[in-house]
Amino acid sequence: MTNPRFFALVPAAGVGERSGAGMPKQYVEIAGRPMLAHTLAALAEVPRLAQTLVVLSPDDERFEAALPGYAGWVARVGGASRAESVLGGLAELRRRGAADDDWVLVHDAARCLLRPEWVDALIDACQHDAVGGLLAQPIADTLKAGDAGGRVTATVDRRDKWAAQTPQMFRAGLVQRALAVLGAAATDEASAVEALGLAPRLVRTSMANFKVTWPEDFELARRLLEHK
Ligand SMILES: Nc1ccn([C@@H]2O[C@H](COP(=O)(O)OP(=O)(O)OP(=O)(O)O)[C@@H](O)[C@H]2O)c(=O)n1
Ligand SMILES: C[C@](O)(CO)[C@H](O)COP(=O)(O)O
Repeated sequence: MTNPRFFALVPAAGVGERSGAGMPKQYVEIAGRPMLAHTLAALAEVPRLAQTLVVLSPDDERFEAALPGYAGWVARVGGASRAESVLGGLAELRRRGAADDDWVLVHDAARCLLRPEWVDALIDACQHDAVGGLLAQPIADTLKAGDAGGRVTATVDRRDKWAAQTPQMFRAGLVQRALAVLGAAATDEASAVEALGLAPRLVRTSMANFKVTWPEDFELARRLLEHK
């Protein structure tokens, strides 16, 4: 039997509505280049990754101008939700030869602070695991539930709570089956795998691996990227 390979899959087909950027946030310039270029540069520094597949929207007209000469795999197979974009990317990876047992590391284009050593730590922690796992950060703040009017409805016990990040690393066959079952309701790969009764491994990482989501996040990302 050959050793399983490691593939990265980067969903980059979102519109970035919450960012208020007026364009898909993955193309917003931060510290001199588009957010997506930072993300892909970090993945390119992980020698164990056999290939990285970028998943774009079928309507994307920005990629080639934003990342001229990009030599990795690109597919315009994004869908209406993140889960559908990841499923489109998984099908494309299978078409390009990824086997059931190969590992797929799904990483948000919007987590542009990614560091290669965090990806290596995830692979080291999960490559002999039966299920797979994800980067995550234990919740350090007191956790509140709120209502539509912005008032607290409860204080939630934070002791066993983690904030899920990406990459999330699962076998291609398993994660494809899991996402097909849970569909668009899956906000990450781990939740789809959990719905099959499995327990992904939590691999502790830094809060610096945050997802650029809100308008103010661009400035924070810029500062961190300029002082890497
Ligand atoms: N239909 C979608 C929605 C999201 N994503 C990707 O999934 C990642 C995480 O999603 P999020 O941060 O929510 O991005 P957007 O969906 O673009 O943002 P918003 O929800 O504010 O519109 C991003 O890299 C985004 O491009 C995707 O590939 N396809
Ligand atoms: C996958 C993820 O980044 C883990 O925290 C997150 O669930 C993506 O959520 P979004 O709704 O696409 O912002």
